[in-house]
Amino acid sequence: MAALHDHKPAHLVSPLRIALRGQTLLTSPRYNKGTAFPSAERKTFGLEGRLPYRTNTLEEQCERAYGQLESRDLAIRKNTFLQSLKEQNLTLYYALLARHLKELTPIIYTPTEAEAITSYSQLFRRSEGLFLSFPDEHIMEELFLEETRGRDIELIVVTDGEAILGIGDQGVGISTAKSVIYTLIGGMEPAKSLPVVLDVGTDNQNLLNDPLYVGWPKNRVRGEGYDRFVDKFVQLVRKHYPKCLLHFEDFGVTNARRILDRYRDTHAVFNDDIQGTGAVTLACIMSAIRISSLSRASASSPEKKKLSDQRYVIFGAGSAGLGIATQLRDAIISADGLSRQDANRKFWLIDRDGLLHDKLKINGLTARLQELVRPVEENWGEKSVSLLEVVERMRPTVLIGCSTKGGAFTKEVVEAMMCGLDEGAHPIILPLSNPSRLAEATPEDLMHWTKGRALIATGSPFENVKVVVDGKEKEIAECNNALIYPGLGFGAVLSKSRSMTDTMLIAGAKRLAALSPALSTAASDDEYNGAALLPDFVDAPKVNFEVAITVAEQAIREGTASEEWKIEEVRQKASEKVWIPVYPEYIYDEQGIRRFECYVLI
Ligand SMILES: NC(=O)C1=CN([C@@H]2O[C@H](COP(=O)(O)OP(=O)(O)OC[C@H]3O[C@@H](n4cnc5c(N)ncnc54)[C@H](O)[C@@H]3O)[C@@H](O)[C@H]2O)C=CC1
Ligand SMILES: CC(=O)C(=O)O
Ligand SMILES: [Mg+2]
Repeated sequence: MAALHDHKPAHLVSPLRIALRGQTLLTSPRYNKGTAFPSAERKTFGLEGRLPYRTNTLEEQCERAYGQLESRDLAIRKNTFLQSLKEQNLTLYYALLARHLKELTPIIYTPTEAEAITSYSQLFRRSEGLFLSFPDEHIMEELFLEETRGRDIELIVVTDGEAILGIGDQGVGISTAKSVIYTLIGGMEPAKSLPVVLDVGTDNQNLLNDPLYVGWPKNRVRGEGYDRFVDKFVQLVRKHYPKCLLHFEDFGVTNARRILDRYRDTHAVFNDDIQGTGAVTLACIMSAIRISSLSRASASSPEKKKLSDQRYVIFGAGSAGLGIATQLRDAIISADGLSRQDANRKFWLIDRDGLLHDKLKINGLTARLQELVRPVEENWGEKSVSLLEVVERMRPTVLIGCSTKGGAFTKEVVEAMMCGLDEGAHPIILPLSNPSRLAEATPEDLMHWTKGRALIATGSPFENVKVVVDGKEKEIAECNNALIYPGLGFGAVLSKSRSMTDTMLIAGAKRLAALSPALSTAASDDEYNGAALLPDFVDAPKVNFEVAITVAEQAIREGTASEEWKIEEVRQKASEKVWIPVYPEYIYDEQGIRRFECYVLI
């Protein structure tokens, strides 16, 4: 694996003191090396005779594990194989993933994770992380301390499972993939991060009817009881780990934004579906605008290079849709100097009941959504307005899907979008819903319908598309928050930032946009050469490392960081903190038997 930097990560600088021996050591995923235990350690830790004779390198172990993985035909079988490897040997698990990053990320993350989550109770073998169930509210602190005792927790990824990907309420059927991606791509030390499920029940009737369902089999707690439960958890984190980053994932649309707004001024909280998706989409659109401004059609109108020159139609006004709109709106205000009201006017948001417009009676609109509702002067009448009607009338330059409605961007919609654009212009189309089957359109169809002109990025990975018109292969970028949240989070953790500010998010998004291949390769051309709008996932660790540095520098600059480093020190500090999957040397800690941290198994 190529080194990211010149400095030795902190966990490899000196040998690790270990108090486990024999079978206990071999069954501890965190410390187990399997056949890679060298003979001296086998002797010291009572492993001779418990392992076959030959010592393997980590490289050899990866080769063997990859062979075993390849013998599984279906993606879901590969997923369960990797899950069981993780339960045996954490270093080998991460080393294997890192060596085959692009191939295996879709196995542990979207799209395959959706299948694994749906079958969570059927596939259940061993739990990971902390489950805080509603009936145990009175002992929440004890459970939390039991799980975290002796650990220096820097990151918590928490979910209540109400809106997992686009597959809805999955109760406790989570995957811990978001935490894995933090380590794999962001370099977070696994022992310092903790996945948490807040089990407040489920409204998924299939799960409630399933005797094998492993969560609390009651309808979701809502209202005051829910808020109290979440608050108790957040206050526990603040009390015991005041500098820990609290990452919220896949909360339902009625809770996600509310919770973020409630805590973001007092603690470092981050909602990935809102802010991570907003940041990656901003980066993607910055890159796409730059490309479209290079095209001949817009060469005579340089003003088209700005975010504020675009008309944005966002289909799906949930956590992601609103997060994208507010992130783009804030970037328009800061980059192009528009007022908040003028910037809000660049967006047309569409949900189940059609366009959000002033005359439509919509219950429970939050203030943030309210300001994005189209004003009465636009004369949409009293009725529900469809995506097609909005596209025909408003002639968007950017069309974004985060609706969970697979296939919603039909040929008719896309052709209507093309009709509204200047001759030769590049429509920017982002079907972001996950998993793949829920994408609002496939890249292949979009390329076909737009005669190869569309600038596309998707939420889940898709194959590149060869365009018949110009014979060029167009690379399809993955506009997934995983391309940026590990760097945003690592940057906040690195600088021990007291909050995750909008300016930190924008700084991270700009850094990501600057690293996009489409920009570096097209900068000198006058035509788009088909390069991807965002960096390839193969480069995700390098890219996120750069994002992390930018975010930490920004935190220091604006005074939210607790670390008092000079800006020039950040890169080296980041290099030292990155965790990489390599076995450290072990020495036996005879006294350690008394020290709790040596027992902690993750
Ligand atoms: N690419 C990425 O990085 C990300 C993608 N997503 C994807 O975006 C989708 C939405 O995620 P969230 O916003 O977190 O969920 P959400 O549940 O908060 O929002 C979904 C919204 O779509 C609306 N909707 C559902 N059916 C619709 C229809 N037929 N027409 C119009 N609107 C409809 C819902 O009313 C809701 O407001 C999911 O598929 C998710 O996987 C979410 C976060 C990040
Ligand atoms: C990527 C992600 O966070 C989602 O689909 O929910
Ligand atoms: Mg999510």
